[in-house]
Amino acid sequence: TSPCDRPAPATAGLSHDKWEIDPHELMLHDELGSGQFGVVRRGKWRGSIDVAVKMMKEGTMSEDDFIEEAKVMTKLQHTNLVQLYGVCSKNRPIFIVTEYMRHGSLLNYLRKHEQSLSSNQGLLLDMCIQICKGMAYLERHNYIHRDLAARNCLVGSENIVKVADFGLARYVLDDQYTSSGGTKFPIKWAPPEVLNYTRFSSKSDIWAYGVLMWEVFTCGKMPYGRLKNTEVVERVQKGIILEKPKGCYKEVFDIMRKCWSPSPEQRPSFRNLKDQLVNVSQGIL
Ligand SMILES: CN1CCN(C(=O)c2ccc(Nc3nc(-c4cccc(NC(=O)c5ccc(C(C)(C)C)cc5)c4)cn4ccnc34)cc2)CC1
Repeated sequence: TSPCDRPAPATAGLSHDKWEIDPHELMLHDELGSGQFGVVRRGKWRGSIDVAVKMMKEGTMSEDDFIEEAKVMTKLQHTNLVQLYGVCSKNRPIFIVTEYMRHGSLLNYLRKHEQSLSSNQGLLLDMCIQICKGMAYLERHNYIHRDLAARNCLVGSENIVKVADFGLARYVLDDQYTSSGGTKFPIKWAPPEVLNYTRFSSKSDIWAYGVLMWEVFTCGKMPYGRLKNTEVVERVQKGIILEKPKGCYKEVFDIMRKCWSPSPEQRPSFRNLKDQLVNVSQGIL
């Protein structure tokens, strides 16, 4: 057959790289809030796709390293991961464009709906199972989150919950956030091996996931209350763990406790954690 009657290759016409988004195809709307990196705004991509756009304040992240990593992140696709659509990296500030989640962070959602959620253990467990599925996908791809917490999960329509900002922590330049002695380091979600050696792994994500479960079943309480970071480090090193949230089923708390085993090897994987959570969910509800 002659070349003209063969279908054009799928990449034809996509001259720029897939993960690069043309800012002219973005319409920016109201501000959603500001995080570690600067302002986040709601927007529309190509006229119809709802997006969230992080506008990265200069000097807050190692941009070239992140842009390189974005190529990998856009390939991570799962119903319980906030999808990275791409980046606008040709001018400053760079934009990080993701799918839009209309109900905001899980932490704020839990606190706002405490009344109705606290009596719905089934829904709380379902939220945990959804997050576990997203994390099991990352685990399967040897991808470590490094800052898993309810504040870094997002809520969409029909009680869909997704994990956001996976891997982004690696590109933060503020050493108050990156070093375990820093004031912004997420001490309360860190296991002993991270506190002592900053040794991150999927098993340190499992520890953080246990704390996230505690956040869910307390409808957004601060772990260890108002204890100072130094006091929390002391407790964690001594093996003192968080108390069972009021009204939380013993079977659920037993799973949280497994996530807080002092040695990483004794902690479950997200893969088998999901099976345990689904069994509990079918058993008690
Ligand atoms: C009825 N309610 C009214 C109030 N409300 C909102 O205003 C609201 C609605 C939707 C929101 N959605 C999103 N909000 C955000 C958002 C908003 C503010 C800050 C941030 N977070 C960040 O910028 C951020 C998070 C983590 C990190 C590290 C690297 C430390 C892990 C760095 C930066 C995200 C991102 N999104 C990605 C997809 N969807 C959203 C956020 C807020 C929620 C609904």
